[in-house]
Amino acid sequence: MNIQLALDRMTIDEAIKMAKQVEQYIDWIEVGTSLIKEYGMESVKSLKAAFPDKTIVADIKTMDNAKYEFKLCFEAGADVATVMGVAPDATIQTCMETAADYGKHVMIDLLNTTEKRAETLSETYDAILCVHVSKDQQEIEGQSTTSIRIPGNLHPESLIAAAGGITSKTLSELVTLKPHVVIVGSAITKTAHSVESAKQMKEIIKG
Ligand SMILES: O=C(CO)[C@H](O)[C@H](O)COP(=O)(O)O
Repeated sequence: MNIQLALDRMTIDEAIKMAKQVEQYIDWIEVGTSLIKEYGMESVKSLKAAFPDKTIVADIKTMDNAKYEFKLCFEAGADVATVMGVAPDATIQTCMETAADYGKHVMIDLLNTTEKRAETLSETYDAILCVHVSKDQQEIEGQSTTSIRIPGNLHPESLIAAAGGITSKTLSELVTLKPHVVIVGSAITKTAHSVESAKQMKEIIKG
């Protein structure tokens, strides 16, 4: 199981500083959608330059224009880039092909997909599938990590990621579902105790 540190709503320098502090407790680094929107591919390039040995995930959340957006991510140094599961099949297929051209990987964000769509995606694509409770669902609808459910109908060999307001309290329950990646942002980056929080999470996933 891997911890993916999600870096959002901060500057590139703050993101690098944060990741350096908790580097030993995390496995993958996510250049969050907010960083990509605010700073563009410079954010991906800078994080890869600062952490050449970490898996860098560009959370670009592609919906269209797949080849262009995925090329940008991989040429900037991303190892994984994200596409929305609700995107057209042509878009997801193009993401898969572009990733294959670069020897890189795709994460499909299942936000707002139906169980049927998630099942089809898991059967069709060799990608990481991310079950996700969004920021707005957390903040406006009051949903939390406990709403994270891995649909039982996914292909048994699919690699699963889970994201959305994960805390050390809810992580203990989540690890029993054995995801390949747990994506943690605010519980590490928006607390005064980032190092302790990351260390505790690493201990939880080690069991
Ligand atoms: O994709 C995201 C937002 O769309 C975040 O990466 C994800 O939600 C993790 O961050 P947090 O733990 O703060 O919810």
